[in-house]
Parts: sequence; C-alpha cells; structure tokens
Amino acid sequence: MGDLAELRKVLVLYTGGTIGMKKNHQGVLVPVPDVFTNKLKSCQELNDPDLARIYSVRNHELITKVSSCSKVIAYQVREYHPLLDSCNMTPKEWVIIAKNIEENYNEFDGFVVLNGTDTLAFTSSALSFMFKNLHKPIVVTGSMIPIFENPSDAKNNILSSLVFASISDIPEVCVFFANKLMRGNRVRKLATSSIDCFDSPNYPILAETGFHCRIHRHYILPKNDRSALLVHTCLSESVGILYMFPTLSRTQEGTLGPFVL
Ligand SMILES: NC(=O)C[C@H](N)C(=O)O
Repeated sequence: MGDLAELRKVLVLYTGGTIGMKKNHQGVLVPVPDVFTNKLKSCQELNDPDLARIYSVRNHELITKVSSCSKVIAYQVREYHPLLDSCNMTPKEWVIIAKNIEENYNEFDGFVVLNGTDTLAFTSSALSFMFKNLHKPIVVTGSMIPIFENPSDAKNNILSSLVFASISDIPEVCVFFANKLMRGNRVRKLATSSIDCFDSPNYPILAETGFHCRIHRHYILPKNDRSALLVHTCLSESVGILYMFPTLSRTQEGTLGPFVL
C-alpha cells in the first residue's frame, strides 16, 4: 500500500428515523426506502470519489477522511426493511441490531446505528446491556433534520459517528449527537425542537467535537481484551420506568401488575 493512510472499516445499520425521511404529498415526513445510501454517496464529505479510486473500494462501500485524522474510513450501509419511525421500534428491532453487529463483529473496526431520535436513548441503553465484553465502539446517532434538507445536522452526526466508531477504540455503546459523545445508557432526549436535544445528565460526556476533538479517556470503560464478546438477546418486555415521587404508596406499586420493582 506504500504511503497510503491506514484504512478503518465501519458497518452502518440504518433502521429509519428523520435522518432519511422525506415529505410525502401531505407534507408529512416519512421514511423512504432505497434513497439514503445514494444520498450519502453524493455528499463529498461522506464519500470521496478520489479516495474510492485510490483505495479501490467495492461498489457497495463508501469512503471518507476527516482532516484532523490520519486514517481513512471505508463503510457499508445496511438498510433495514421496513425503515421505521423510531416510535414503532420494539425490543425485536434491538435484537436484530445486536445480532447484525455480532455476525459482522470481526470484519469491522466499529459500528454506527442510525435510529430515530424519539427512542434513540432506549435503543442505545438496551444495546449497552445486551453486549458484554465489547472491545469495539458502537455509536448510535440520528438527526433532527433529514439529510435531504439543507442545512441539516445529519452530515455532522454521521461523519463524527464514523470517526468515533473507526478510530476511537472506545469499547462502549455510545450516542453521538450535536458535538457530544455520551454513554449509551446515560443519555436522555431533553428537547423536541432543538438540534442539541440529547444530554447525559448523570454521567460526564465521553468526548466532544467542534474546534478540537477531545476524548475524556478517564470516563471511558476499560477494555477487557481477554474475554470473548457475549450478546444477550433474550429480553423481557415486562420492564417499565417508574419515577419516584413523594406520595408513591405501596398500593400504587401494587397496581403495576406484572412489572417487577
Ligand atoms: N428526529 C427523529 O428521528 C424523530 C422521528 N420521529 C423518529 O424518532 O423516528
């Protein structure tokens, strides 16, 4: 390969969400199949034809490079069928995502999951508990504005997620959104009409981008290189969120039926 920069490989799992939606005849945003990857291919920041030639990437692969990083990122996009508004996602989809990552684990340096923002925090949290002895980054992201619109937060979220998935060596399920990389099971969606809609109120941010890219290594989980990856796919659906409030009584707890406190 001579002087060529090192190539890192990422698998992108595209489950749906606003990031790939288009307006229908009624002006409502809906997921549209088979258009997203071509859109990525046509964006110079996300797919560089010169690099594609130099690295002789295959037809279904995209390739990019960010100025601040010496590595080149080649990635493949797997589109799910049907594409979902994330309000319709269930544990069944979390299991499919986890299995897809497990099947391709050895072939890629990291993984990006594109998920709608409404349940993105649930997906990232569920995945973080499904993977044990993770050695590679899994970055969950999405956008508030579709990639087909201009301006949109989609390109930045995808590009930064690709960078963290390929070179960061962070052995965690994380969420990247609006210049922040956060622990997957600590994020919350806190706004519905802001680009910066996720935060991590109960754990510090793992990394940030912008003027400088900073990874806060001391907040990142240590890597356990000796143990093999384990993926738990047997999930109970009898799980709910119960917010504690001052007058919560035993009787109210009792009305929760099959949920275990
Ligand atoms: N911004 C988004 O992705 C919202 C969308 N309704 C979803 O969660 O799929």
